[in-house]
Amino acid sequence: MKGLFLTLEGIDGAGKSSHIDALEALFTAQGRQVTRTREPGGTPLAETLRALILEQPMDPLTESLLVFAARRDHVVRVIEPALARGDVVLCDRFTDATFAYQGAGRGFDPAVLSTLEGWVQADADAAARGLLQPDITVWFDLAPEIAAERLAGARVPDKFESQPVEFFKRVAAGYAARAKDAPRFVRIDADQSREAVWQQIEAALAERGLVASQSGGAP
Ligand SMILES: Nc1ncnc2c1ncn2[C@@H]1O[C@H](COP(=O)(O)OP(=O)(O)O)[C@@H](O)[C@H]1O
Ligand SMILES: Cc1cn([C@H]2C[C@H](O)[C@@H](COP(=O)(O)OP(=O)(O)O)O2)c(=O)[nH]c1=O
Repeated sequence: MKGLFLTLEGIDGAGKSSHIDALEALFTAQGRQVTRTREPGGTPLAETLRALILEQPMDPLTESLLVFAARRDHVVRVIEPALARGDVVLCDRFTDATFAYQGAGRGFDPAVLSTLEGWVQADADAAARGLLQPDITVWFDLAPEIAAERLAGARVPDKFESQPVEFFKRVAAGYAARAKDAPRFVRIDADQSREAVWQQIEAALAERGLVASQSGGAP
């Protein structure tokens, strides 16, 4: 069976993590092997880099280089082998987050990010197959003010989560701009109950023939 690369995106507090268990269960119930992973992270080296990225202040080029270094290790060691086995790869964030956070949020040059993307997501067959990209990106769209309310008191904020709401407005605009150009994006209106958010996700996957309809329960 052909592998499926599914990514989850959105600003912090939009509700991604709350739906990963249910997504895994949904694909498992269809008989699929699921590799569940996240960025930055997903390998021992990339998790080490994650801690630096989320805890240390650094300039945006350093941050972008570390994010893409972590991504390269993750792509080579985890994502590509899982897709080659035919797994569903459920990845909490990928390169869209870099364009949204480092690009739109921190104002870093998107042309440099595109160059890094070209290096990191290419393999020996890239000329024939193109760059590795998600097959589908579930984008949780939520107003930054509401996301901040949901996060308040929910967990200790990391370097990004403690940014002001203006930062997240730029990040949200960055996601919206990327979604506009990419049919792989599925926009989820995240300003709804968990049940209603889950129904949107399930309907979008069923519409694309990725799962049978009405097959899973709400998280
Ligand atoms: N639909 C929802 N309505 C209200 N609160 C939600 C909803 N979805 C998630 N939450 C809560 O909002 C907070 C952030 O959700 P989370 O899934 O951790 O977001 P993310 O992974 O996108 O940062 C958590 O406390 C979670 O319980
Ligand atoms: C993948 C990626 C994440 N990030 C940021 C977004 C998030 O604030 C943070 C970690 O994401 P996430 O795993 O969603 O955080 P949490 O575990 O707290 O839910 O890293 C970037 O800035 N650039 C990137 O390329």
